[in-house]
Amino acid sequence: KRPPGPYPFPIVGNIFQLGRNPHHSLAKLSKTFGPLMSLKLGSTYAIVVSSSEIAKEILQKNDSVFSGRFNPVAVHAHDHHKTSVTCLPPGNQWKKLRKICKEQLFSTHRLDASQGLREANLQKLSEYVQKCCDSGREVNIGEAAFITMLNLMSATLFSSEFTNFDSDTNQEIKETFHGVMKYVGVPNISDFIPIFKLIDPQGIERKAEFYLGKLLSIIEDIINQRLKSRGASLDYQKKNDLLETLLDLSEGSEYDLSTNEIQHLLLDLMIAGSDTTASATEWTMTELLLNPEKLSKAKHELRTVIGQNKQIQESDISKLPYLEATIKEVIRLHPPAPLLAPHKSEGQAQVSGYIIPKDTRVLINAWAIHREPSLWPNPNSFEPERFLDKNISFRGQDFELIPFGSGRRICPGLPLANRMLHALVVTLIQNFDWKFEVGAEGEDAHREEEFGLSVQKAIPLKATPIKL
Ligand code: HEM
Repeated sequence: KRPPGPYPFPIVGNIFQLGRNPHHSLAKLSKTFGPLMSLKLGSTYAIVVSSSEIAKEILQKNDSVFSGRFNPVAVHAHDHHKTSVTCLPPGNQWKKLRKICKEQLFSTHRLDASQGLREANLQKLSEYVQKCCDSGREVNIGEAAFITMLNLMSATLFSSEFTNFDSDTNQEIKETFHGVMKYVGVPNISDFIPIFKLIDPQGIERKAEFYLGKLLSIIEDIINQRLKSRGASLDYQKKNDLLETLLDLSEGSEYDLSTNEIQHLLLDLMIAGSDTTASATEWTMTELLLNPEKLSKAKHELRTVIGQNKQIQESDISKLPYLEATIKEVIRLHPPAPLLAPHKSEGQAQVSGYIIPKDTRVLINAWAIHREPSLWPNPNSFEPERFLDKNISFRGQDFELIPFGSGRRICPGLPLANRMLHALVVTLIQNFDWKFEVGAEGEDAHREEEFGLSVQKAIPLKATPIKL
């Protein structure tokens, strides 16, 4: 007995019912077919989960069965899927990489040590906004957040800066990243009907090969340079970044980590971390600019707790409950990965009275769960206050709020994402007011989404900073 679902068309199944924003279309379909729904996506069988109870059954009770991955063909480029922590099945190699992420890369101690590397990049963002403010220039907030995120990530990983604001010199890096995001995230007919893999009709596999190859070679150069510096002198001064940690681990530790694994892990972290966090920043600024009274409350809290012109320390975040509530509310409404990343059942399981066979693609519709009226009164309105008297976190224990997933596959970068996201938003609001006009398109147009590797705003957010 399988869960109910819409009738599948021959060959394509329900592919065309996914629409431009699959999280919206699937939420609508689940109103008819229920919170556990069957779909046929080309030749693969899929289930869609749209309630917090069933998400808990899958990600907690049956965590080990459902912790497989359904990988798009695009990540087969350069055999990335054979080494990537994001793509590997939940075997020993994946467990080793997860353990390294948890214990070595994203521990509180390690992130505290690399905090200074991130502070310098936030200062650059502040200077850029100041320059725009002095000349009355508009800021493309999504673009500025993306550049800063690339730099926060490259600082944390390699102590280097990938790109900067006003020059075109590093345009190539930005284009390479956008290329990877686009071709790994875009719907590919070969993912649903495998016979198409042979001809790659959309050219996605060829493009993914090109862009992933470029990024891998940039990372390879950085690793080689570091290995050279480490070998060059006995009094080599170790850096506080994650690459240094990984290279230390590769030299005779319990982890048995190869340079190839380091290269693909760094690629994964850059891809998984930059776009998601930048998109969350742009959505936060959008909601704050559309809701000026909430922006005033957040600024008032910052003035009172931190003061003006004083750079925030990451340890200050927990002293800013209104800002924390604001960010929770933003990623409730706009989870950057609304369907998480596709899971796969590694064996047969029983869920909510239905039999789910091995090799089923599992889509968890976090977006639908986050807007479920029985869990969230006025689900579509932006109300950070709803979190002030509730002890709900997004760390995977509360299934009504799962923007980072839950269980074994929960986002390992959550502690870093949390720090960077809060610090970025503070940098943008602490010392500036913003002039923003909704325009003829109206408020709702500013909340329109575009599905991809992470959900972007359909209309980029542009506003002019004004000195306080
Ligand atoms: C606001 C920012 C972010 C959001 C919303 C987010 C969300 C997610 C989600 C939903 C997943 C899939 C969970 C699942 O399969 O159930 C994921 C996986 C992952 N994330 Fe994040 N993420 C963010 C930032 C980051 C950062 C900063 C990093 C690293 C620096 C990172 C690294 C990863 C990796 C490596 C995986 C794959 C884990 C695995 O498959 O075992 N993420 N993230």
